[in-house]
Amino acid sequence: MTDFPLKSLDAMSSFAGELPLADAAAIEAATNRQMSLTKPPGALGRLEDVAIFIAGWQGAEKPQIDHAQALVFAGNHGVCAQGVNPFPQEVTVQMVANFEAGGAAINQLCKAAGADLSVIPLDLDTPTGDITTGPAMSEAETLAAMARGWDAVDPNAQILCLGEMGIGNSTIAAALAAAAFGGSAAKWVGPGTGSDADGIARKTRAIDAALDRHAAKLGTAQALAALGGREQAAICGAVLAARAARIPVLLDGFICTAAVAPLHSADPRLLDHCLVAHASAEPGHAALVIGLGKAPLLDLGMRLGEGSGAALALGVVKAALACHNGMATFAEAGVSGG
Ligand SMILES: O=C(O)c1ccc[n+]([C@@H]2O[C@H](COP(=O)([O-])O)[C@@H](O)[C@H]2O)c1
Ligand SMILES: Cc1cc2nc[nH]c2cc1C
Repeated sequence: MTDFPLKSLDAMSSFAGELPLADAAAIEAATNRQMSLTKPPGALGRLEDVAIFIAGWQGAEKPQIDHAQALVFAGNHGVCAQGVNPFPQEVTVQMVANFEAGGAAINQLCKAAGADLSVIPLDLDTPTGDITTGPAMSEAETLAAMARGWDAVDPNAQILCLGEMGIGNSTIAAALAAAAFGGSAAKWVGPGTGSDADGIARKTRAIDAALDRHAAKLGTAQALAALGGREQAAICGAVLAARAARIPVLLDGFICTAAVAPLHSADPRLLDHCLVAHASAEPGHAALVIGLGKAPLLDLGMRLGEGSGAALALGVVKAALACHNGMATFAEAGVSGG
């Protein structure tokens, strides 16, 4: 990639106007092709929309996915001091080792879907600040983490799957969702990896305390530094890099979609090239995707993270393109009525 271009978080808003748009001619050609294929118009449902969406971002009537990239960013969070996580924080580094050894769900799902997986641990020995008592990160740290995400994107990838790993992340995600779309913690909190009622009560208190402390940053891109984490910032950087290279993005579940909420606050157009891969079982996800104006592709009751839903949805996207590119038209097949 080129060098990460942003010098401040506030610069995200004006950056939105500088980024490439989907190719209107490719969208029109792909839409016409869909109408000519041997099926009743619309009968492939969202597979048709997905094929046209990928055509627009790739700028091709018949888009291809021979090279899918999957990136999983990992980070640790100071808010774990508030007892918000049922699993201990060392699980983050242990799961990174598991990803590197090929033993996690995301390894199997990337293999099944044909995605090249990279795992990027971000200063796991130095958790970010506790959001209940101060900002998670300085602006400079946030921009540095965004640059890590930006640099990780292969400009030759034809689609990008994004995911995260970070104990405490369901608290961070709820805080970012509340910052972008309003409401108190109760609207966004959930069990994460399996918090019980007492754990959820501690999370709710921590999120409300953080929202109160960082009230001036709510609804702005600055919420990323105040309430986010390095992996959330890296996901934002990767989303921007993908956009600069016109690579369509599959966002994983609750935590990955909450990670990009500060981009939505800066300018919703920054997410035009992103699809939400699946509906997480985490209860706040439904309101989050409504806020983002997106509709998840899959709903399988998953709540793992790691990019697992994004890798799974890649299979659906590939199937959509197989139909779009490989089906005969009515004229070619001699089928009446087209
Ligand atoms: O993204 C989701 O939909 C999702 C829902 C629940 C849990 N997770 C994963 O669980 C971790 C965060 O959970 P917790 O309980 O430690 O806040 C983090 O590593 C995420 O990848 C992810
Ligand atoms: C084991 C485990 C695996 C995970 N993968 C993503 N988040 C996770 C959290 C835990 C606890």
